Amino acid sequence: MDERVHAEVRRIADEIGTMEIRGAAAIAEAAARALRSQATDSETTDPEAFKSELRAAARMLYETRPTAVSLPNALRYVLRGMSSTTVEGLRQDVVQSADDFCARLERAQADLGQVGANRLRDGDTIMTHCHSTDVFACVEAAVEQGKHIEAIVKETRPRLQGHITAEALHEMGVPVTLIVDSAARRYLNDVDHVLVGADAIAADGSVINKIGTSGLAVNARDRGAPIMVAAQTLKLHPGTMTGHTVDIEMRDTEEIIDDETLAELGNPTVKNPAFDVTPPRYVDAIVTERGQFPPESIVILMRELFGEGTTEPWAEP
Ligand SMILES: O=P(O)(O)OC[C@H]1O[C@H](OP(=O)(O)O)[C@H](O)[C@@H]1O
Repeated sequence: MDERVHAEVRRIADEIGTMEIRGAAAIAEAAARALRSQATDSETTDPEAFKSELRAAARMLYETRPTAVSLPNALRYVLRGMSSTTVEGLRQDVVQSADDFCARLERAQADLGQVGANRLRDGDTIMTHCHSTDVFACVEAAVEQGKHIEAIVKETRPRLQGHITAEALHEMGVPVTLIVDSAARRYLNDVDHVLVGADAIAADGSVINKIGTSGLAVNARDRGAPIMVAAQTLKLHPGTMTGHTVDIEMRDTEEIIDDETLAELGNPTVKNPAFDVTPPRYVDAIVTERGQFPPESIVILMRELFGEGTTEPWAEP
């Protein structure tokens, strides 16, 4: 363990790893705040040592979960703000960029919500998977526009984030029907939009989201229900512009089955991928705070935002 890393950063890294803090946007915000704590509480008087501490903290956060690109995008945003030559100046830089980042995130989600809401009509029923705050922003804005929206919510095995979604939509005044994941196809005939979030969007318009999204999208296409992905630009994966692929996180099999039951079954191999990839041909629209895009043209927005690529400022020079 790197002793230079602040206890608060270690706590947040731990909570991201165990998914007490989860959801791509929430992870990014927590990581930015963690770097802020590292900066405000640093006791070093040497600017180079200060920067090195921040990089070490960022690396620890970066290594918690591999798929949601919002995490490295957040770390990059905050670390790139360090331009001063004194420790006090650097501290202010980090505080300022972490605060900017969190404010931008909140604004982006609100703006994205307006765009997504415009796609929803009064009386529409959506089907959703997992728990996404970007999806909530769209539904909430539609409800605020006076539209009546109903939702079919997939429970989302193995961690049942569908329960969080059901409760939050209910609190918004949206009538909810909760179904097991395998019942999705049966109810797609009653659905006007499939509306899901994203952990990463690749340059070719592929959507990386909670495991089960790609099957839902294929079934929705077959049933003629449009598939809308709510993803603020924080979810765009700059590395995919230069040929990198997105790592799919494999989680502990205990999320699916306990050891005792596993032994009773003769110890079969168990796989627990947290995410899957939905090819762009199954996606109708990616809704961002910069407007809605057909998946094939998202790369244009990525080039505008990231140029031709990015570096990893948490790596030691
Ligand atoms: O940023 P927001 O829209 O809140 O969430 C986006 C995505 O993050 C979640 O991942 P996990 O539950 O952390 O594995 C889900 O896959 C969800 O669709």
